Amino acid sequence: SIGKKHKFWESQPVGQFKDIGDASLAEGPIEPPTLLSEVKQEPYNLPSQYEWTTCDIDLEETCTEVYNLLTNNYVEDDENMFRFNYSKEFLRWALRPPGYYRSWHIGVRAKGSKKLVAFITGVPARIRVRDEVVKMAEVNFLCVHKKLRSKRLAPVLIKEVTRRVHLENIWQAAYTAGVVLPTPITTCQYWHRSLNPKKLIDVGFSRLGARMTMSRTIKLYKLPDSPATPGFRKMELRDVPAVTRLLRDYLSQFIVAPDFDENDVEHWLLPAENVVDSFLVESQENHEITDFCSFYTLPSSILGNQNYSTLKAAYSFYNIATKTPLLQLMNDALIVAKQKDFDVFNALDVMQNQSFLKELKFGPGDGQLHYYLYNYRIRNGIAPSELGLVLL
Ligand SMILES: CCCCCCCCCCCCCC(=O)CSCCNC(=O)CCNC(=O)[C@H](O)C(C)(C)COP(=O)(O)OP(=O)(O)OC[C@H]1O[C@@H](n2cnc3c(N)ncnc32)[C@H](O)[C@@H]1OP(=O)(O)O
Ligand SMILES: CN(C)Cc1n[nH]c2ccc(-c3ccc(F)cc3OCCn3ccnc3)cc12
Repeated sequence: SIGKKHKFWESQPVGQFKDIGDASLAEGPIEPPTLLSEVKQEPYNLPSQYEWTTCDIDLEETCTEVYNLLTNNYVEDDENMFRFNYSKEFLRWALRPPGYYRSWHIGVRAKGSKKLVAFITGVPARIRVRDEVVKMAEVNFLCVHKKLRSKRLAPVLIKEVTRRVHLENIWQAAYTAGVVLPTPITTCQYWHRSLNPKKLIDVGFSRLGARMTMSRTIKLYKLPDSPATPGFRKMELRDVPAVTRLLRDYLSQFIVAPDFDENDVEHWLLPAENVVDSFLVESQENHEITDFCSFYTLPSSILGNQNYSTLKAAYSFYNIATKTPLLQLMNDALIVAKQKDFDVFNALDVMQNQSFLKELKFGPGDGQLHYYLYNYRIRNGIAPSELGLVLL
């Protein structure tokens, strides 16, 4: 109807633009939980030629279908030059954390061809908001095939994942998007640190600076061959208890942050080839673990370039500096990312990242990433530096 800019989102229990600044609205859940018997038992209606499917990503062929749908139809940059290319092993990691529900890996197939044409996922997470730890779903990988866009399929996918999350007695969610929706709890800038400037310029990701030559640019971004910090090493299984303690302490300073336990740390932060890398600093004298850094592997397909098909990107994940200066720790992260042949190292301006971005020669990206909570109001929102949550 008239004046409704977000017909779907204005019907949802999310902060509404019209409510911004209304101090009378309490922080916390917007709607109370309903009785499980009152949750809609059957799936939402799809247009008649489509059907719901649960995607069992442990099955090689199903994981391949999901991979192919996302590879061809998922998020592109504003200039449609790059598209995220999450790998199959990354998807298995992202979608099977401790306590995951297979029923939250939701697909839509065309009835005739059985082709997978849409997807949306949730994974369970405990998210602390100030002093409250809330069971939430982290919703991600919302994707509708390019040929089925602008048919209002997304609201149906969102309502269906909401219904399935409700069936597990969970009433809140966290998600991010590059688009503005009602209503961000914070808006982050993303930054890029060139590791392979020649390739980044060749593919149009970066441009040669004014009064800069290629050789001068290569020199500008050159890094040492190995990390500077004594005791800097790869994280191992035996480090999980110490890293968990370090991480829980560190994240307690932020208003919104995951409430990770040892099982979560083992899943999300133990190194997994081509998925996630994590390093720590073990003090030489007392073998205490004093610092930690991590990044995940998310390549982007390069659309329409003769010489290159993939941009190898590392994304800053969780970093903790208690003894080593954060600047030095992150420079060591850049060094190991370059050693692993990444082309670029990306970071959001969340947590304490703003303290190293410019000094380590990150350049600002061309867009923003907005963070959202579903059915949970945070009065006035928060600053990116008050946010301790990184979603994949
Ligand atoms: C208690 C549990 C709760 C769980 C649920 C929590 C909430 C989870 C929410 C999901 C979180 C996902 C997080 C995530 O995955 C990370 S953000 C990445 C989303 N995916 C992509 O960008 C891939 C490429 N694009 C597409 O596949 C389509 O364009 C999509 C599917 C994005 C929209 O398909 P479409 O064919 O282009 O559009 P219609 O079907 O005609 O629908 C239009 C309506 O969709 C609203 N829309 C557009 N983009 C959105 C987005 N990224 N989030 C939420 N809503 C989005 C839009 O505002 C409009 O609603 P409005 O009229 O009210 O404005
Ligand atoms: C977070 N997760 C939900 C995926 C997701 N969805 N929507 C997005 C919009 C921006 C970023 C993002 C986050 C950090 C970053 F350093 C660069 C980014 O996008 C660059 C532009 N781009 C898009 C595709 N290829 C390149 C991620 C996402």
